[in-house]
Amino acid sequence: MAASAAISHIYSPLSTKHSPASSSSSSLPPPPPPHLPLKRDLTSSLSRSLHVTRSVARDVTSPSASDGAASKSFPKDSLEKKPRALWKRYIDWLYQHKELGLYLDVSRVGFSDHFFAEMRPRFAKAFKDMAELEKGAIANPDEGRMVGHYWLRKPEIAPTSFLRTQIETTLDKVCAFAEDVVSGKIKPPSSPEGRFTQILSVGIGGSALGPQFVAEALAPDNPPLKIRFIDNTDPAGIDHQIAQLGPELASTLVIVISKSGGTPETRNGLLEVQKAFREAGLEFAKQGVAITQENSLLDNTARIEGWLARFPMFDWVGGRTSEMSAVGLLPAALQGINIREMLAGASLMDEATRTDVVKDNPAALLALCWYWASDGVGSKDMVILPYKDSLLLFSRYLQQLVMESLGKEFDLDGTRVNQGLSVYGNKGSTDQHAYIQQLREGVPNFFATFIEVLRDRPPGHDWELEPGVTCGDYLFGMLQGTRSALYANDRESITVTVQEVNPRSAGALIALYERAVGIYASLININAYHQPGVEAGKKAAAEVLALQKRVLAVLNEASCKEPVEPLTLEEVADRCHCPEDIEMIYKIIAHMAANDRALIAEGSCGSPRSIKVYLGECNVVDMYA
Ligand SMILES: O=P(O)(O)OC[C@H]1O[C@](O)(CO)[C@@H](O)[C@@H]1O
Repeated sequence: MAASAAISHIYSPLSTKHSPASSSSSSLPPPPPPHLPLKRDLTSSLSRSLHVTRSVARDVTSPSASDGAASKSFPKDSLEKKPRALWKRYIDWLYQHKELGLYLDVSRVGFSDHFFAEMRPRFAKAFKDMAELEKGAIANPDEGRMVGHYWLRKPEIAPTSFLRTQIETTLDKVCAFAEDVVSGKIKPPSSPEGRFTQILSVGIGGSALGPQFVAEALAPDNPPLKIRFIDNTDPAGIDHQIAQLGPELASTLVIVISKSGGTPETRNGLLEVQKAFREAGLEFAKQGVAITQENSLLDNTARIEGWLARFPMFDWVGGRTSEMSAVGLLPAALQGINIREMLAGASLMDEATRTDVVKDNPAALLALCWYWASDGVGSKDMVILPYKDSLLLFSRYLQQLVMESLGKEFDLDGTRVNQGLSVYGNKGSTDQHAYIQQLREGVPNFFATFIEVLRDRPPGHDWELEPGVTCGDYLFGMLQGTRSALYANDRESITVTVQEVNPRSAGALIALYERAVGIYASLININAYHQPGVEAGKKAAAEVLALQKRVLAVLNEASCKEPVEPLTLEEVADRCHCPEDIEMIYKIIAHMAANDRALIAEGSCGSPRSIKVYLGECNVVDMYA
């Protein structure tokens, strides 16, 4: 109880995230200038029928608008359907990274030579922006931050020797700690196994999605430590994770991950886990690890309470690009995943995506396709279809990387643009029996990205389930068939191919999409590295909880009377001095009633006007004082 109370003081529920190095994330952009709609010019010198998309009448705000250039329009021609011409387009545009064994096929996206030529100046600017970013420019101007995730896999390019040392030291510390935990040198104090067997990772968003993707993609069948995640403030979900651990809680390493160190969901997960430890008679501090910014609330808590270890998150690494920091590397190393290979794969991809020749740069090619397919305004969704079970979580990982980065109200000049690119997907061929029907024949509001893995299973394990055909051949056939069927119906697609799913290719895929997002953000002139929109929901949630405390105080007072005075919703709202919040008060009371924390004296939640409510016992409010 004491430990929980101590932390409750350090963290305040739904506190705005505290970032030790910057407090500027809430700074608002200047008011937008009047919006001048520019009807997209769909007249084309190429006069063939235009049937790929609905006609686009949205504005296309050019990323170069800031330097005075006019908005561009790119007429869409029919997709090429002749097999020989398509084969030529395939060969002409095929990108291959020999060392990584990675291919990118953009032939089934119908951009024209004219479009490609028109985009060149924008790409020149994007490459310059990315080069400056890598050199340490303040690429996140709203938060006054550098953006340095590329340095994590090549510390020698970090802009100062101090940063380089920080990266190298942290990596060494991660490797050494993981080795000591796996070997049993660092052990839990009271586990019969004598070593850690489980990881419970507590974190959300960028502090969970990368580790979840990597665990699903790369963890061996019998990892030295198995991993589970608490990535929400859903009590039932948390209970489920803790219940699944059972007595193994005694041999569980709890890694609490939060860059800001103040995210409410993560704090709640931590408090719930600490309660479970107390109830099991275990000492949490001996099994707790924090990954967070130095001097954050979480860091201070872990230091004061003497947790087993603390690892830094750097100010210049964003949550959604933190997989190659301690955030992703520590859990991966503990599962026996070769993290240096992950870094090597990412580094090779970084190298390949630095070139300013668009055709030779796979990230630029992706950005080119995204721009073409979605008219540079997010008019179509990106559907990610990995044909490999282990890549199931790639689309969820990309959802945050792409949507939190690109989904912005204002561009870098303060013009309202409401940009973004929606991402969803699951895996093939599973999706074929779910929503591919709509993709093939329904609303043409998407472009697909197939992720193909050439190696079906480890060598020596394959067999033919019918003459000449393996199980993997079916998967291959499903991918190729779906790609063809979609294209035949004018649905564009990109295909990324890797030899196999391993630490190197996973690192490369992450780096590929990180760079594509950076380049695309530059093409559309937005800051990809902040997330001002997330704050609005958090602020509103904090207000709801503050209102709940007032409701509890009012109900408590009435419930302490002799006899108890049940109140109508109107009475509660009046006594809270916020009659305009009656709907929210109703929802608060309905939620409390469903959890036996408020009693309905009269009526039912289905007819709000009839409700009279009181608390089962008075003084409850003291708990919330
Ligand atoms: O690592 P933290 O600071 O707990 O934040 C978790 C996530 O929350 C967000 O800030 C959004 O609220 C993401 O950008 C981030 O990855």
